[in-house]
Amino acid sequence: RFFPPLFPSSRSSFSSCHCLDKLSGVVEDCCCDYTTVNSLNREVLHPILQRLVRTPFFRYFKAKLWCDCPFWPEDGMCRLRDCSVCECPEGEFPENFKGIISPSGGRLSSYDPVCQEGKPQALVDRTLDPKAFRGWAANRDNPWTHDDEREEGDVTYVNLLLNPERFTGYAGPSAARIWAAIYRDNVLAPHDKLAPPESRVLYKLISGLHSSISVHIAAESLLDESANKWGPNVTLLHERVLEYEDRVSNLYFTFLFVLRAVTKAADYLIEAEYNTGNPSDDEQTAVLVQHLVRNEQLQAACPKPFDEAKLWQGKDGAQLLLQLQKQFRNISAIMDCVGCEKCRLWGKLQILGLGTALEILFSEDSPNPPVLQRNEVIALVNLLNRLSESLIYLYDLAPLVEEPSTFRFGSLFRQ
Ligand SMILES: Cc1cc2nc3c(=O)[nH]c(=O)nc-3n(C[C@H](O)[C@H](O)[C@H](O)COP(=O)(O)OP(=O)(O)OC[C@H]3O[C@@H](n4cnc5c(N)ncnc54)[C@H](O)[C@@H]3O)c2cc1C
Repeated sequence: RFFPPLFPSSRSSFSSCHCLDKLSGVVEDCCCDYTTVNSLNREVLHPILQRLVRTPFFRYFKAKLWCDCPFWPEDGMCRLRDCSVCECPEGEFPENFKGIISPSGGRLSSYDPVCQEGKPQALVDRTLDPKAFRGWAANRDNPWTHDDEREEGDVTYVNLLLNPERFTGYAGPSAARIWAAIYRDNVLAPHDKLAPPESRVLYKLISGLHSSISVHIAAESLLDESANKWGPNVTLLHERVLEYEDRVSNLYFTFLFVLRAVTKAADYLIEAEYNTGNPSDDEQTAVLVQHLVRNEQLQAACPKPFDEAKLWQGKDGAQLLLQLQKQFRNISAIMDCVGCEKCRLWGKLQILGLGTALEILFSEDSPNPPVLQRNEVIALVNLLNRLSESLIYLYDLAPLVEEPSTFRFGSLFRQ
């Protein structure tokens, strides 16, 4: 069954500078302006995040990748090579990631991006993980997520560096059905004037994540399949993201929301152990985390990227919280219906990252600092990196989009 397009987004008008004016102010519902976000991201946050996600601790993500859709029979729409992931050689993991030390000692020594199956972009190691790190919460429920990764059977460790989020060819009715189910059944329409602000936040987070996924598809697209030529597809970027002012601003919103969650959890993240069995790597990880969450430039320019204290003022707050948690758990479960393994991997990671941010910022009963699971922290930081990358791609690729009239997309981001 094919679902028709969702509610229309507001297209920016090329002949007017109205959207430029809007996007040059403070990001809607946030506390920082576009100019500050752009420069902070490029000069400070992006370089730290890029290093952080390459560390042994942050480059492995635990997920169940088989397709077991609880809502409808998945029709396996993705048959392209680039949809799938392949397995890593045994022994790639640090000993602390698993219960049994591998013959090689389990160290992440020299990093060899050569896949067993000759697919460097898609390595997966299926080693199980019966142990949690010391000091990290295990088997704790996050009310925002449908977390099946705690059941250890069929759990896969994925080297994220070898499985970049990019074009996979996943499209058509299967992909449309996922997005339609997410928006139609699980988030309120953005133009619903009666919607509480907390519901609008949920919509914006999903829309911002959707923009980020589209930006990554556009930034690394398969331009010529026969020649296996990859590169940016600026037309796709324009048609899916740049043309829509709200999709761009929702991306900024999502970035600031997740950034606020990361900095709010600063004490916890600084105290946590980043133990992979290689002291120098682990020390570097801890230093980078400290640089990220206690960053002086960030604190000076944008001390509170998002102000969650302004929310939850209505009298039905407790009921609304339960409703939004249920909706988000549903979205999390829908990720099992994504008919493309690599898209499912990044979908699961990023929804877990958003669920973690929501728990940090919205769950009143959450202890302060919150108690997080290792996989949640890995998802949170990798999500922030994806969003940060998307802002960079937008800024860099927008000038390449042909000018439809007098409007220059590049100027949106060059402030
Ligand atoms: C979880 C998930 C992960 C995916 N990961 C990948 C991937 O890694 N690589 C890949 O190639 N494909 C991926 N896909 C598929 C990709 O997102 C698109 O569905 C596909 O490329 C087809 O795009 P489309 O132009 O039909 O519009 P879609 O992106 O499918 O959008 C569907 C509808 O949603 C609305 N919409 C679009 N963007 C927004 C927004 N930002 N905010 C609000 N509404 C919006 C529009 O009405 C649009 O018609 C993924 C899909 C899902 C569900």
